[in-house]
Amino acid sequence: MPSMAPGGAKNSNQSNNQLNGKVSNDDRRAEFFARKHRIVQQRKSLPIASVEKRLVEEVKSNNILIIVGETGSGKTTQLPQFLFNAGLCHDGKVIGITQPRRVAAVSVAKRVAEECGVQLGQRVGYSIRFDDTISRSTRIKYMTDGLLLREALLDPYLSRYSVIIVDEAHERTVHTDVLLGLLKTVQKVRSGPINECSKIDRMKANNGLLMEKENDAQRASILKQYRGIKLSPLKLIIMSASLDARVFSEYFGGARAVHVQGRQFPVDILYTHHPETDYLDATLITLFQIHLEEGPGDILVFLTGQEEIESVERLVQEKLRQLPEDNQKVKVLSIFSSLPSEKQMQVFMPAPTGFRKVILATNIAETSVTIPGIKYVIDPGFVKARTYCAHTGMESLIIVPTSKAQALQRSGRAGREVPGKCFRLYPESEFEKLSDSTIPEIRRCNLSNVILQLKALGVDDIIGFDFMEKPSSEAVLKSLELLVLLGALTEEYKLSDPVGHQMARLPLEPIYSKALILASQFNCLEEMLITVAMLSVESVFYNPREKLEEARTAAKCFSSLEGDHPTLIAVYRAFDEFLEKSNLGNSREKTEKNLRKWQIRGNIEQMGLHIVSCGDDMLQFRRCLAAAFFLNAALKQPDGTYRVLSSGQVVQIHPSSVFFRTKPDCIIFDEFVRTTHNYVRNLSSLLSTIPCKSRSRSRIHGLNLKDDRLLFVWRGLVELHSCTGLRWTAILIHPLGYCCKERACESFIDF
Ligand SMILES: Nc1ncnc2c1ncn2[C@@H]1O[C@H](COP(=O)(O)OP(=O)(O)OP(=O)(O)O)[C@@H](O)[C@H]1O
Repeated sequence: MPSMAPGGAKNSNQSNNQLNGKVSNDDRRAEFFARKHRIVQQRKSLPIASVEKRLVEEVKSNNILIIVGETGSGKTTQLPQFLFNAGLCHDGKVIGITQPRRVAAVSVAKRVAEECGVQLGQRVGYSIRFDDTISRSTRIKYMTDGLLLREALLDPYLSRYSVIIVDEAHERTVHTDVLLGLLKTVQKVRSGPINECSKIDRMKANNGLLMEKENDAQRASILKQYRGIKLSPLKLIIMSASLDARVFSEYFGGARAVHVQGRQFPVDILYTHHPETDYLDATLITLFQIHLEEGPGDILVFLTGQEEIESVERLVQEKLRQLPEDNQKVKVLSIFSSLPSEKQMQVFMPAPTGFRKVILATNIAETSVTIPGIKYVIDPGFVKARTYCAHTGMESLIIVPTSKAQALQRSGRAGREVPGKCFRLYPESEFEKLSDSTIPEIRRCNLSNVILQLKALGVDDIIGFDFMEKPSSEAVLKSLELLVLLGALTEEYKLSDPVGHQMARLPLEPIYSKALILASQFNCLEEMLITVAMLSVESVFYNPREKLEEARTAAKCFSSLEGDHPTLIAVYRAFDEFLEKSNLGNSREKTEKNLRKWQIRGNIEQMGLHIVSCGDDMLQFRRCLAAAFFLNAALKQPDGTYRVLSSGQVVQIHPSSVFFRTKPDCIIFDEFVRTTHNYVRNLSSLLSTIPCKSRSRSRIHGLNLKDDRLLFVWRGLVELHSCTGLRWTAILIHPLGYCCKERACESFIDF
């Protein structure tokens, strides 16, 4: 095995020389060949390299294969190359590798392209939502699991793929779980010669996949797409360093599992003697201990979210300033999901010469990625996990201890280029108490998006779908109910035409898709496009702590009395105008928000919806918001908190909202965040009260009984009835406004 210097040190020289403009062509060429040579040597020394032939044989002789190999053994980067070299891309077929996270798909694709000596987008590329580097010649394609699911809508047999590798399957994201169920069926359908009849019969036998399309135009076009095509068998590979091979093997009918032994470099695991009372404090102490006492090498710290990262960053900078100048050479970088992707990618760049890189990351850097230079990992042992309460329909993020699998993945980010150390900030006895794996996301998230996609794929019986782990029937029913209320499904839970089909085509949460579709009727699609694009990227407001007042004053210039959504539109328009005035029009497409807007716009235009602007008529826009987000309506309580009408949940306005102080009577929100309080974020005020009209009972869709309250949900309307004594009160949310009405209890019967 060749001995290697830490990648960071060598690369740093390179980048600094480049910055100084001192690199001659000869130097550049020499550096290029040296790097190429290093990569070749590095690849040869990976544990997986010695079993290449055996692995290829296993893949050739098994249609489903489970591969477990230690972190850094070379699964993600090498296996697709082995299979490509073994001819598994003949006939122009593609090897697809799914990752749970965008950052992994992008960074690994870049690395593999470099290893293959090709330009990204040629033989090797990636495809993630809103970003794609795929060309006709791409044969090794890294993508997110969610993206492959969307591809299945247009190509249900995934006919362009010869192999699909589901990487990091232990993460059990909801997309991975659904994908596994889908791939199981697709694989059965594709194994053996296929003609149209047998194809349909096979589908009938397998989950009823695609059956719903038998009568519709989409099915006809799908069948046309496959006419005359003989689909070859699909190879399916499930991979991870930390999955329970037995569970996966059982799910795939006793599929073969193989183990790739060994790792390239050892990682020392260190624990604390006692539990830490304040893990952020312990993180800082450990970080500076490493910095001052350990040898060179970059440090990766796992924290739970953006706020925590920003506050630790501030404290690190403060402490650094107190150190002697020689010890101040630390470059602090962060990576979390709402950070713009260019910023995320900065962590993969080498630190300036002589500097130590400290990366503060959420769990998006936990699996798959190799961050060059990392020698030390600090793992406080916590993660922010999604939870879903089917009862209230509210999703939130809470901080919980990691699982053993997550701890293993975190330590595996070290020891990839040189031996490493992982500092777990809890005692070893605590590690033993951790659960082996994380609870699958499908058991703890809102399923409406996934159900909509499954319905669009023709899976009628959601409860009966062959999930690896079934979601709770309460969560399925709640999501079905939401989709019916949004008009995506009929009362019989069939995909509605055209709304359901249109919503399924948009790569967005159903409620956003519905808002866009409605906006074309409210003549404000331009404004809704801006809003949805702005909400689907990181916050446009940057509030560095040291300039908080300045940032607040600047934000006030845009704030609208009508709400956060109109405020976002004002910011976007001002930015657009600024670019126009400064003759930067051409660079406009480059901003991420614009990119999202134009990408969603593309989908919208394909549907034939009219993109019209309501100009400054925000009333029309707010009406449209009310029509789409009616389930997220909340009413002010005497104590200044709000009660969500559809769930009864008590919430508060998030401090980032323009309504934090003014507090209108009735609001529509689009995000529920649980931190120290139950907050709602991104709000608009509802209109003034309107006269209440009586409604016929037949339109009642749902009924909840809660304490003294009766809640009725109509399609697009919410009514809350509180019964006190002999009177009940109804609150009606309608695009025109909201109203309260009191009646005597007896009249309720006739309602
Ligand atoms: N961007 C990179 N820069 C430097 N080395 C890299 C890079 N990507 C991968 N490597 C090298 O290739 C090795 C194998 O990486 P790979 O991602 O294939 O491993 P893996 O088995 O899939 O790990 P994991 O289970 O953690 O995803 C790494 O340990 C590292 O030595």
